[in-house]
Amino acid sequence: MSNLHVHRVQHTYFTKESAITALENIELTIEEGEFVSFLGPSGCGKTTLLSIIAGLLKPTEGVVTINHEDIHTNDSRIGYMLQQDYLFPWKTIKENILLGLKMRKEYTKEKEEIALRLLKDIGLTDVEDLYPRQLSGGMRQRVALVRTLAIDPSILLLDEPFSALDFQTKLKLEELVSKTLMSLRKTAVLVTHDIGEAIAMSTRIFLLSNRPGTVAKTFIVPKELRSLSPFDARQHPAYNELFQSIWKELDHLESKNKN
Ligand SMILES: Nc1ncnc2c1ncn2[C@@H]1O[C@H](COP(=O)(O)OP(=O)(O)OP(=O)(O)O)[C@@H](O)[C@H]1O
Repeated sequence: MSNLHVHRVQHTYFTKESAITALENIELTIEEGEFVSFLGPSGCGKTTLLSIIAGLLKPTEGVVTINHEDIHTNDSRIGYMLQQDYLFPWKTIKENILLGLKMRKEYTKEKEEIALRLLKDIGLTDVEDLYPRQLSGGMRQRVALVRTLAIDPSILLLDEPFSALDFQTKLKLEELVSKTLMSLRKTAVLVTHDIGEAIAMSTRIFLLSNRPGTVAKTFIVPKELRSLSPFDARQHPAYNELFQSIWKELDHLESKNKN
């Protein structure tokens, strides 16, 4: 069984004037096919942790492994999706989604067909020859998802990918993305400020403490919510119960931050 293991990770940013410890003693395991979220007060180190898992930042201490093998820079087992879509405006949608494969010299006709089929499955038809400026924000984020999935990573890291979208588009994309990742059996790690989004999309939620961030609490999302769409999950009593528990913990952490 393949899993992602974050072992005793600590990270300090050293600047000329100071040393800022962003993370301390992070220890967690994410099983294959799980969808987990990181929630926590502003500045608690969520993005730092995601960058370390992505192999973009080397932790001051500790290791991250997938299937007991250390991760490395540009690790093809990991895909990264950000708040901004970073599509190249001068390239067509098709060129954009095939770019990662070509840069990694992993392009094949078969992989192109899979990527184009994924584009259709995610509700984008007849867009291959268009340019990013011709699409809406929600459509561009779907293209960014397909570009990330085209390299067939086993783990997908999502750093607030829906935060720039309007509420309705966001709910629709939450549903599309979670359905797509579930059907492809991908493991996903989401960083978000939105408790509702974390509950509607995850199997487990890690709440990080104030900086230096460490895992303050882990919440398991009840099974009955997992089979529902993000919209329907929000109507379920179990959703409200979990929302309130997380809200209380977060409020407690944030009030400690101000004192
Ligand atoms: N390159 C850097 N150099 C110095 N300090 C940094 C750097 N990047 C982040 N930090 C600091 O590390 C801490 C954690 O930052 P990080 O962006 O990981 O938090 P976050 O939880 O993602 O924040 P937010 O919720 O506001 O997006 C913050 O105090 C931040 O100021």
